[in-house]
Amino acid sequence: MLTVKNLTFSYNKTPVLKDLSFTAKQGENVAIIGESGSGKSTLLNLIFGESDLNQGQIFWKDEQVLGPKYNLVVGYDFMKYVSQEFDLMPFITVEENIGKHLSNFFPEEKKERTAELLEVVELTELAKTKVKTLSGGQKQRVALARALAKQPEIILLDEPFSHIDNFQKQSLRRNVFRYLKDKNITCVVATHDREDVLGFADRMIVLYDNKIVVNDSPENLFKNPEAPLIASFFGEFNIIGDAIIYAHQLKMVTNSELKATVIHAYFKGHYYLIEALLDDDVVFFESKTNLEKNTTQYLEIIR
Ligand SMILES: Nc1ncnc2c1ncn2[C@@H]1O[C@H](COP(=O)(O)OP(=O)(O)OP(=O)(O)O)[C@@H](O)[C@H]1O
Repeated sequence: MLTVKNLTFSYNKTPVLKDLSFTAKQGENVAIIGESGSGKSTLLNLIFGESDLNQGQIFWKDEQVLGPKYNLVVGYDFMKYVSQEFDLMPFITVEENIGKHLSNFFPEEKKERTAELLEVVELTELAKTKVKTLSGGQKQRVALARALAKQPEIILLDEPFSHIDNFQKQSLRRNVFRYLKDKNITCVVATHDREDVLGFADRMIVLYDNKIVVNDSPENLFKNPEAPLIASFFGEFNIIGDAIIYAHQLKMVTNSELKATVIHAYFKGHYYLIEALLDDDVVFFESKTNLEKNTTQYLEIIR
């Protein structure tokens, strides 16, 4: 289990994280979300032991994770970190990068393991290609596979699919998160992308104003978002009265007290997102069909 206890950290005198405490069990997938600059990457760096805490402690099981002040070599065998900088070896091939830290005493095992990981990150066809010639997304996949090569007990992922095109992102994400679950590897993933969270994360930690504001399952947070910051992660929403109402919770009906005037319809694939004026406020709702500007629609809140 990962235990973060009262972690506090500043860059020079600027506080970034204040008194954070949470745990992640073996095999659990914990997503860290928050606005840009809220400290997600900083938190992963600290868990990895790249910087010294101002206060607090981090443990993996019984072992305390210590920063450079106490630890000459950053990092531990049980933990891997895929940061935004992939730090690959450009002049050797994809498979050589992935197998870099695997023992040459067991060549068959090394070969099998590398082949398995090439499949997880869907790079089998580029196994013999030199890394320097790869695209950003391909490099990101090599970095993921390399981090998994020695099967860590815990992996830290910073925006792990940010460079990967949508075409491959869905299957890659399923492969990687399924692999981590199958191998019971704890995963702490910092992300802006709700698709990295929904269906994969066991818990979602939201950072705001240097602190953890919530730590709960994505399902609970989706059903009861509590704050606009949380609702915005899941999709378009409105504040009606004091309540947070997602766009999909506003249903068009033949008559109601909520009378809205259409401003714009955005094509979203299987539906249109409608922007409308309700009294003097802009609201968003969903419609199966395109709606004309300035037409009137009656709305009902469904929960
Ligand atoms: N090396 C550094 N020195 C000084 N300040 C830093 C350093 N790295 C980050 N910061 C600051 O710390 C704060 C948190 O940055 P961090 O990169 O952890 O946020 P983030 O949530 O990961 O952002 P993003 O989602 O944009 O990646 C920001 O205000 C940033 O400017």
